Amino acid sequence: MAKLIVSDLDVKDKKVLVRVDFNVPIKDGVIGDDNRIVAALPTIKYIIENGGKAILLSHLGRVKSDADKKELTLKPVADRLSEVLQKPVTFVPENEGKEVEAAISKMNDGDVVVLENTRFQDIDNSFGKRESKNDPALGEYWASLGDMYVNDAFGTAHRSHASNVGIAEAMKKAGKPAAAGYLMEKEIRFLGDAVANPVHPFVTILGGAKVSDKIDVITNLIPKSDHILIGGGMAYTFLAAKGQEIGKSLFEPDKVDLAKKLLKDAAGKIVLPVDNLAATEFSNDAARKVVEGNIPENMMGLDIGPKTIANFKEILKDAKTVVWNGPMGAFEMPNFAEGTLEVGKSLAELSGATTIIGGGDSTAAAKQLGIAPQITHISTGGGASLQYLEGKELPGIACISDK
Ligand SMILES: Nc1ncnc2c1ncn2[C@@H]1O[C@H](COP(=O)(O)OP(=O)(O)O)[C@@H](O)[C@H]1O
Ligand SMILES: O=C(OP(=O)(O)O)[C@H](O)COP(=O)(O)O
Repeated sequence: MAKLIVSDLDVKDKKVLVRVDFNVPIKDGVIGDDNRIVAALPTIKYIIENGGKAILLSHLGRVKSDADKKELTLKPVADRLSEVLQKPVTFVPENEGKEVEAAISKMNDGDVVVLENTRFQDIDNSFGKRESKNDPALGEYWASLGDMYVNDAFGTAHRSHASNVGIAEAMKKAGKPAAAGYLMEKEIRFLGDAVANPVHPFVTILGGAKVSDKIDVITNLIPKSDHILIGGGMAYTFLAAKGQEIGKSLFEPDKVDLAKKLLKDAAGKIVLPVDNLAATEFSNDAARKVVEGNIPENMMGLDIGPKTIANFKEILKDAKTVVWNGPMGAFEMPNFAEGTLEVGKSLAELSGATTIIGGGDSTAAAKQLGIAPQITHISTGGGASLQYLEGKELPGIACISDK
């Protein structure tokens, strides 16, 4: 059944709670890439240009303790939103309590408020991680702040958290609408079309650091893909599963058995690095060398090596559909960006192919490389786009009201 969309809502004079995914790369308060902020503008503009009040909720990073709060405040994000929106945005340094309620009660039609990082609710409390474990009382509290709810956080749609799913359930229980935003709607349309009847060869490229999150998707991508190229931090758990020494490389011991099973089930579809650029520490200036086979005990793989790059390029040159999530190395450091750069170039050079890049860091890499215009669709979701492409129903979409 069709889902309710923000454009179906009469937002005039209404307090509209909007879950966005403003989980952007950020270091020392400086935003590396504002793609996810810009991507949310159509929904925010629809609300404020039609006389509504937009109250924005988002997470940023993974909050474990109070010490993370300084680096993971949404204040710089609210400031950037104000710049791209070209109007004042009020930032509230809380997401629950009197200060929040007072700020909302002062809003005029057309105003925008950004509440503090929803994952600050994951610290120190009797429930445990209130946001990430979806404490129903928190979803109900946030729902009580508005008249209607819009979920535009596609990048978070594979999570079932209080600020996306809990709030939607509470809204519906209170007889209020929970709609999808324009970005959510666009992502579903593009990704759905791309894989409805994909042209083969279909190549999936996986990398990045969220290994335990993303390794599970491979099971369902095996039948769809002709080749699965694995680089970045994802590769080392597979290499370890094959019995290779991986030194200090990123490694998920809990996923070794799964990696072994995937290698067996994939019938040669999984292509792993044959060489790596290894370094003594996670630093651009660390001593580094290309290593074939075993990685020395005191080193970690931080990029794929030249032979692997050549292997991946050879496979990619005939691809007709490519889905890429996760950089091939720690590309933020120029000395370890080559693999990501070369794979990105291969995608940009393909003619007549459908190319999809997903994920915050992968998108940042594509923009940094200047290849974004040559890519068919840049998705704001990494894990979310992979799970959607796998054919899974995402909780952040399932919770939206039917029309
Ligand atoms: N070999 C590696 N070792 C450690 N970290 C890596 C490695 N390769 C890539 N990364 C890191 O992975 C991060 C991106 O991973 P991830 O969040 O899974 O991707 P995305 O945001 O595109 O979904 C980057 O910060 C990058 O530095
Ligand atoms: O950046 C995100 O996911 P992604 O890195 O898979 O694109 C989303 O904002 C979800 O963040 P999370 O993986 O900390 O739940």
